[in-house]
Amino acid sequence: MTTRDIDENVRAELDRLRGSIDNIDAAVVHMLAERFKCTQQVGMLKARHHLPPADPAREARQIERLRELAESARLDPAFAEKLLNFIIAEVIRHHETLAAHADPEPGPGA
Ligand SMILES: O=C(O)C(=O)C[C@]1(C(=O)O)C=C[C@@H](O)C=C1
Repeated sequence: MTTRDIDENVRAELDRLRGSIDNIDAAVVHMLAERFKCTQQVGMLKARHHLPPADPAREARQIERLRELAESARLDPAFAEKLLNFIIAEVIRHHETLAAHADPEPGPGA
């Protein structure tokens, strides 16, 4: 095997792995987009009914669950927790914006 052959094999392996990484990154973007579509609706519901943007008890349950999932998937639970906190902080920011622009007097059944 020549040096040129090795380089081609390494290049092919790198390209194959990067193809999978690109697919995974695309899936992450699509999943996050779906999650934000749901949280947008939660934010509108909370704003309409004057519920607080953040729910620390719910967050504690989510973090506990995600840490367990991460452990069984051999992902660093601290990383999983940081990622969830990062996403939730953005969601709460969106909720606060929605609450600031919410109709102050929603009609019956709103
Ligand atoms: O479940 C809610 O109440 C939400 O507003 C969604 C969400 C989340 O992104 O998962 C965001 C903020 C809350 O503190 C808890 C959870």
